[in-house]
Amino acid sequence: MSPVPPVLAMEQVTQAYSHPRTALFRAPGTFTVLDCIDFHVHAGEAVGLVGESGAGKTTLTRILTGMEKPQSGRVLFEGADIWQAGPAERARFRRSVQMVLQNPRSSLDPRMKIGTALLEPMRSLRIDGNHLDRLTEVLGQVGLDTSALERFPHEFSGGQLQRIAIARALMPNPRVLVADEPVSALDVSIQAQVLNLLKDLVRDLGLSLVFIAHDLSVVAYTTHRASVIAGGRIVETGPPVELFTRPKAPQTQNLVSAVLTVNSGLSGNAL
Ligand SMILES: Nc1ncnc2c1ncn2[C@@H]1O[C@H](COP(=O)(O)OP(=O)(O)OP(=O)(O)O)[C@@H](O)[C@H]1O
Repeated sequence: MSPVPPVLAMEQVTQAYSHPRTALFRAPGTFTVLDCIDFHVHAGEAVGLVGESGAGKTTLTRILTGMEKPQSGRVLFEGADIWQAGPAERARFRRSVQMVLQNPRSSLDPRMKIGTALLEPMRSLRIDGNHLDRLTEVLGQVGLDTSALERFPHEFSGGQLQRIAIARALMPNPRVLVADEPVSALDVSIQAQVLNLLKDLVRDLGLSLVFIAHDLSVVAYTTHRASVIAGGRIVETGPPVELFTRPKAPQTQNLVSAVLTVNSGLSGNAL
């Protein structure tokens, strides 16, 4: 029997731009943002991708979710290349891989009631039917009730809005959630609630989670396995506890000391 392929993967992905977006006065030349990247997530697995600003995390996310085509390499959904897929397979990929973004205030339209916002993916993905039962189900999965449906985004706290953004991502019944810095815009006091919700969804629904962040501690808390990206390359992969306790690559060591510095700063303030 052949082994089950990862639900979502990239193989040998390279992406280069003519010059970095930030370099206003630099002469044009090729700038490699991702360099021969292999990355995958299995069904029911939570995988982290951690790296400093500019490491290539957003570019990798855009390619993994099919928003951007890589210059070379392949993106595979259930073992099939998404850029070679026919319309039906492509539609299944688009339904099955959903994103949660950093800032729920900017990802939800302030003029749109929550009920309408939650139905938006069903409309854009052309999933027909009466979705009332689904609305009740996903709100329950994120710990909210149906009274949210008639309200507007400004009536909710940041943590509740991120729950709503997660509910919206769950509406099409995806297999994979790709969460790009999902707690970095939230108060520290409510970050753990959203991290726990993501962990519960992986455990209870068998979802796969790709968790992208610059903070190794939140990735370690949420995932089974994590990769460190730096300068467009994966420099280390392993169980998060290993990365924390025995970081090998210098870039991983920097991420560990960044966490330690923040924590000692916080405890210093508390004294
Ligand atoms: N479309 C583009 N054209 C040119 N350069 C780009 C483009 N997209 C990204 N870059 C550059 O590629 C590098 C990696 O960017 P990317 O946004 O993927 O990193 P990141 O790890 O997500 O950083 P951050 O955490 O700050 O968002 C940066 O130097 C960025 O300026």
